[in-house]
Amino acid sequence: SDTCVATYRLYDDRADFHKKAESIAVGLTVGSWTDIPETKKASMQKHLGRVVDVHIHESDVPNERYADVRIAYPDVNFSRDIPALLVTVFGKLSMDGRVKLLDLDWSSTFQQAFSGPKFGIAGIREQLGVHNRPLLMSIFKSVIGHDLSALREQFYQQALGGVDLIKDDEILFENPLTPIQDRVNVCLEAAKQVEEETGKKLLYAANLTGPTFELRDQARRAIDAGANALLFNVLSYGYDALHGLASDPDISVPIMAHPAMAGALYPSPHYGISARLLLGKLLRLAGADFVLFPSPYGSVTMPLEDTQGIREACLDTARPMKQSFPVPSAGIHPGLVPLIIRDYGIDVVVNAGGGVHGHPLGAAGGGQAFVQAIDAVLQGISLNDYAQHHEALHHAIQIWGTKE
Ligand SMILES: CCCC(=O)/C(O)=C/OP(=O)(O)O
Ligand SMILES: [Mg+2]
Repeated sequence: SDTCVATYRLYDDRADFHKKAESIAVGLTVGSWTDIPETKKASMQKHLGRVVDVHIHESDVPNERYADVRIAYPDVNFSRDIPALLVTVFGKLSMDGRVKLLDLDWSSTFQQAFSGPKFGIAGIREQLGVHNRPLLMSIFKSVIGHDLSALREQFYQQALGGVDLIKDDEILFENPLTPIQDRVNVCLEAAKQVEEETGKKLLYAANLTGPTFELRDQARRAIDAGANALLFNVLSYGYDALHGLASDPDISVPIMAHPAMAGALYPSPHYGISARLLLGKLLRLAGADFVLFPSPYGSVTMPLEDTQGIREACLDTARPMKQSFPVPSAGIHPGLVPLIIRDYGIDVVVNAGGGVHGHPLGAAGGGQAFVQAIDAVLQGISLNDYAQHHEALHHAIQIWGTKE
């Protein structure tokens, strides 16, 4: 019968890992096999968790040993939604000592309940008319306390720089000065103005916030005002909130998943959930068109190996759903573009706030510097050489240097 196979890493200096695995498989499914009357055992069999395998390792930390354990949970035990899946495989267990959930391999039956990203990489590229290069996104900085005209001007300057997307910072919530429908209205007016001047299309990801049970109406309000993308702080709401938005036919715009709060879950080797599963597989399953995560070389960093796990999960063609755009973020400046393209290829969004607004020629200059850096890398020209004849990039390198 269909199952979801969970991979855990269990740490224990003395435990019998085989016994521990067995107790998890039974404890998180039928409770306790020995207490079940013989007459009931046959009917309970289909609910019984099963240990698939146990691989024991000596850790490179002295006197620490761990085991990678795979356990199969029958689909019949949980409903076709992410909360049920997570509580089944890592509800109580997440609080039971040093155990980290590394991966979930759910059944195709379970997968059928999810349509994944509505647009995906191909759909977003189609919308923007941008192919064969990374996308470029800038972030409002700062964003709190500004009125509509200030946000409009900041948006306009970012758009002049040639970015493909502009996003709210994730800390912008509903407020009397710039309610989402008004913010969308003025920013898309500015976008139209820039498109008339430069021919450049762009998406504006307005931050969808407010009480969970009002999100759908809030999203529709933003879309009625012209929103063509939404930013969403998924982990503070939950995967199912994202799934509800992404699977709603009336919410007909790409959704960008911000990783806010993820640092409470993925960094520890001994606890939590792997970055690949937390920010890659589960966000794509829930319907994120874009997945933001800390890059390995910015201001807030994530190990390259973890970011590559997220990227693989976003792009995995074995999964029957559209791909999510990986968006390595935080502390990104034009000098890092060679590393980003080296590590993530061109199906990536180069995303920057300070690296755009901190440019001596302003946000427009910052955007231009990134456009020039991307052009240089795709032409195989070093940034320093390209900067000889490209002023915006020259200024960026003067301030932030390059890593090639
Ligand atoms: C990982 C998320 C990064 C983020 O939210 C953000 O605002 C980055 O801004 P900069 O570091 O590029 O200024
Ligand atoms: Mg931010």
